Amino acid sequence: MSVSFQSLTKRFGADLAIDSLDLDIEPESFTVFCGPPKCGKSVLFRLLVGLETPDSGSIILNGTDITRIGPANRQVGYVPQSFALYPHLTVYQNIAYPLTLARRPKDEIARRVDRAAGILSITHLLEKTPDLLSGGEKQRTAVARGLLHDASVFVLDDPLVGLDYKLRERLMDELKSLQTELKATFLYATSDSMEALTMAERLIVLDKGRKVQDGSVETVYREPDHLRAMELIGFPRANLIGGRHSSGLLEAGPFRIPLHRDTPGEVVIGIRPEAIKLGGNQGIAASAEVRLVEDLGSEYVVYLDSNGQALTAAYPVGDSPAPAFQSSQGFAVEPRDIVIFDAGSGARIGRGAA
Ligand SMILES: Nc1ncnc2c1ncn2[C@@H]1O[C@H](COP(=O)(O)OP(=O)(O)OP(=O)(O)O)[C@@H](O)[C@H]1O
Repeated sequence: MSVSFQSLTKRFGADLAIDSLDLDIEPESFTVFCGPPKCGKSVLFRLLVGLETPDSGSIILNGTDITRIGPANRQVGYVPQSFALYPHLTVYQNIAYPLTLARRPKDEIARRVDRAAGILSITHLLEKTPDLLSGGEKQRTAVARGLLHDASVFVLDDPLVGLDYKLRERLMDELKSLQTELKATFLYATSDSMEALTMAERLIVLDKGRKVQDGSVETVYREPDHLRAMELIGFPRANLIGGRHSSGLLEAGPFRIPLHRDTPGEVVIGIRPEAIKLGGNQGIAASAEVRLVEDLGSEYVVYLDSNGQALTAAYPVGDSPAPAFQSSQGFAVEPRDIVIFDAGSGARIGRGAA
């Protein structure tokens, strides 16, 4: 099923939670939404599920306007960010709930609950009540329940937040396979860069209720259109440094960048950790003290202090040995690897060089 949001707007008092959002989502696709806290992810999902009513605009599901249809008749599967399990029901009954409501045959319910419980590794908990579960087990029960709706559109609001890394990694794979198998349309919100990069076929970056970038993971990573896209996507996180541009010179932290631009103003520059070349001399050069070196197995992450400005550099293990703690290091950044954003709007202005 396709999903379209047309000029969708939702206010809470004077706050614009969703601001004139236009978006068309293809059937059977996996779209990831990410953004800083309070960017509007949960409100957007609640609007789609029918738990909030928009102030204006429409929501179209497979060509049908569902904006005024109640949640029970929308057939959108939902894993909410904060979930509540029915305390008097077992894990089995909690997971089965949407299918029991839909009066599905008992053997079908049993088959589908077993499958969902297997994916989420909670088969051994099926007869327990929620008071006997850990927080992570409750969360996995809620995810299983959300996936058991009779629906072709599923909305998952940060479903893996807080789970341990190994489990998250496995569940990311399982959710992707399930989406392909169900031939369903998945809308998935996450605040985690790794999840966004791993799972998204299409990545939508939201900021203050607006869509500030929409594209493939590759595009959002390489060509961030907005400060938020650069800030949120990528690990280790990009270096973001506030600065000012006037009279053809941009000054930000240790960087002085000649810039042919007429309008002076406040800017933020973004530099990916891998663009800081330790020992390099191509481009804009400076020096820094090494504060910490982390060996992540495949890469070194080096935390630097350049004249009071904290910087993170990263490079593959094997390229050159890790620098010594507290040593002084020269480094360089190619101007084209410096992305410049307007500090007020967050919009991209350009790069340090064409
Ligand atoms: N019921 C409500 N009443 C008033 N304001 C609300 C309500 N629900 C959401 N908001 C506001 O709408 C904005 C968007 O909230 P939303 O919950 O969608 O953020 P989010 O992107 O999901 O953030 P997080 O990742 O922190 O959950 C926030 O400013 C929030 O305070």
